[in-house]
Amino acid sequence: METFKRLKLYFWPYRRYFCISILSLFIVTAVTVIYPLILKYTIDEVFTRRQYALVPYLAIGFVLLMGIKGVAVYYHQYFGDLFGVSTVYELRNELYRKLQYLPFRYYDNAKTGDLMSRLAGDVEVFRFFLSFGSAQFLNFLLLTGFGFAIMLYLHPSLAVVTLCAMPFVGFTAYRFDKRVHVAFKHIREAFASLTTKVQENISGMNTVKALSRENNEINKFTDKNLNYKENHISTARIWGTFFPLMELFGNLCVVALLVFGGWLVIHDQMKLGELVAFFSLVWFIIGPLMQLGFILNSYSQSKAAGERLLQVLDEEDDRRNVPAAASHEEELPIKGHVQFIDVSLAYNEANEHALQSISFQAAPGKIIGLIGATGSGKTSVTQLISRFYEPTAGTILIDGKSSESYSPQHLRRNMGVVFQESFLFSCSIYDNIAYGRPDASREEVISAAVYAQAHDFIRELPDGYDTLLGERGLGLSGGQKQRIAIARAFLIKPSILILDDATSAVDMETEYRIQQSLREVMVGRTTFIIAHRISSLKHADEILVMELGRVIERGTHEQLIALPAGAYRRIYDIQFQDRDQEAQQAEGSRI
Ligand SMILES: Nc1ncnc2c1ncn2[C@@H]1O[C@H](COP(=O)(O)OP(=O)(O)OP(=O)(O)O)[C@@H](O)[C@H]1O
Repeated sequence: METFKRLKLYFWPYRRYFCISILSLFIVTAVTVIYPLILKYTIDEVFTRRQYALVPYLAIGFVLLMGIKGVAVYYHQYFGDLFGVSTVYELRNELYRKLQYLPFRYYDNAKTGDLMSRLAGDVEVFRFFLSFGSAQFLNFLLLTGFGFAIMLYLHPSLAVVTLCAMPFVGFTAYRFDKRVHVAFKHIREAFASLTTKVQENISGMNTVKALSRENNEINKFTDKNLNYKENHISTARIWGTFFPLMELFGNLCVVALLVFGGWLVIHDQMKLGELVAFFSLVWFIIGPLMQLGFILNSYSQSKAAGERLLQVLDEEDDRRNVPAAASHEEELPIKGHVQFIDVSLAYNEANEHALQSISFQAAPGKIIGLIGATGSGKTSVTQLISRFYEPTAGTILIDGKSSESYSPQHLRRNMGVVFQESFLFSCSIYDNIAYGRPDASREEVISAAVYAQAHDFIRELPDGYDTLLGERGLGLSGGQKQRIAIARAFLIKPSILILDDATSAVDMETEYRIQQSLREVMVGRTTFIIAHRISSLKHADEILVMELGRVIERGTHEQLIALPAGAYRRIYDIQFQDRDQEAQQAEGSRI
C-alpha cells in the first residue's frame, strides 16, 4: 500500500473518474444479481401459477434492466480507462521529465533497455491495475457479497452445502497466483533480455558486420528467443493445470447444489425457481473466485512496477541542485571566466583519482588547450565546468562565483559542448543545428554553418539544410557530423565553448579554417579545446598537459616545446617526426 500512497500524487487528481467508474460498477453488480431473482419470479409466479399476462411486463422490465446495465457497463469501463490513462499520462510525463534532469552519474550505470521497459512496460502494468485490476477486485467483493447474501436469504442450508467446495476453489486460485506470478516475472525478464539484445545489435551493427559476427549474433538471439518461448510454454502449463482444477471444484459446487437442491425441490421444500436462481448465483461466486488469482497477481505486479517507477522518481536530479541564488539567474549573466582551485574528482571508489588538485584560470577571450594520454583526465576537467559531475574537493569559480551558485541548466545554456561522438537527431540538418536555439533565424543558422565549415557540403546535398538524417545521422561522414555539431554549438553563442576532440575526424585544412572561425566567433568568450593533435591546439593561449589526473606542464606552444625533456615536447616530436621524415623523403625523391 505504501507504494500506492507514494504514487497518490498522480492518481488522486483523477479520483472523480474512479468514483464514477465504481458507482457504475455497483449498478452493474446490482442488476446482475437481480437477474436470478427475476428468473425465480418468472418460474415460480408466472409459469407455475400460469399468470401469462405478466410476461410482457417482465419482458419490458428485463429489457429496461439490460439497458441500465449496458449504460452502467459503458460508464464503468470508460471512466475506469480514463482514470488509468490520465494517471499514467502524468506519470509518464514526469518520468520523462526526470530522465531529462537525471545527472550524468546516473546514466553511467543505467541500461537503456531497463529504462525503456520502466517507461513503457511498468507504466502499463500500473495502468492495468488502476483501470481494471482495482475495479475487478471491488467487483469480486460486490458479486460474492451480494450473491452469497441472496443465497442465504433464499435458502441458508442450501447456500452452505453449495458453497462447501468454495474454499478449494479459493485455495487453488491462491496457489495459481503464486506460480503464475513467478512465471510472468520470468516472461518479462526474458522479454527484456530479448529486446536489449535487439537494441544492442542494431546499435552495434557496424561492429557486427565488420567482424563478420552475423551468425554468432543470430545464435545468441535464437537462444534468447528460445528462452522466451520456453517461459511462455511453462506458463501455459501452469494455466493448463490450474484452470481445470478450479473448474472441477466449481463444478463440485454445482453438483452439490443440484443433488441437494433437487432433493429439496422433489420433497417440496424448495421451489423450482429458487433452484434455478441458485444455479445462476453460484456462478457469480465461482467466476470471480477463479479470477481472484488474476486480480491478486495484477495487484502484486502493479506494486512491483510502482516500486520500479519510484526508484527512478526518487533519484536526485539536477533540479534539486538549484541554489537559492539561481532564482535570480538573469542577474548572473555568464561572461566565461573559469577558475579551478585545487580541484579533485573521484567518479567512484574504483577510480579515486580521475583528477587531482587541478588549478588554472581561463579568462574570457582566451583559448585553453588540454592534451595528454588517453584517460589522463581532459574530459573530466570540462565535465566539471558544465557541472555534469561535481568535484570531490576544491573550488570551481565561474566569473568569480562558485559554480554551485548557478543552476546546471543556466550554466549549460551559456555553454556550447561538442563531443567527439557527435549525436545528431533524426530530423533535418537545419533542425539539428537549431536544436539549442529553435528561435534562431535562418540567416543565423546558415552563418553558424559557414563558421563551422559545414555550409558548403550542406549546400551540395539534394535537399540542402532540409536534408533528413537517419536515427544516428546516417548518410554523413564523421567529419561532416562533427561540423554540424560545431555549428550547433556556435549558434547558441556560448560564453564558454568546449570542443572535446571535436575536430578529430575533420581534415587538417578544414580544421585550420574552423580555428580561424573560432577566433571570430569566440571574441570575448572562453574556449576549451581537447585534442590529441598538437596542430589542433598550438594556437591556444595556454596549454595544459595532463597525466594521470594531474596537470604536469602548462604554457604556450612555444614555451612547451622549449622544454627539451617535457611531455609536450615528446608528443610534438612524435607527431612532427613523421612529417619531417616525409618532407625529407619528398625532397630526396625530387633530387
Ligand atoms: N563516467 C565515468 N565513470 C567512472 N570513471 C570515469 C568516467 N569517466 C571517466 N572515467 C575515468 O576517469 C579517468 C579520466 O577520464 P577522462 O575521460 O577524463 O580522460 P581523457 O583524458 O578525456 O581520455 P580520452 O583522451 O580517452 O578521452 C579515466 O581513468 C576514466 O576511466
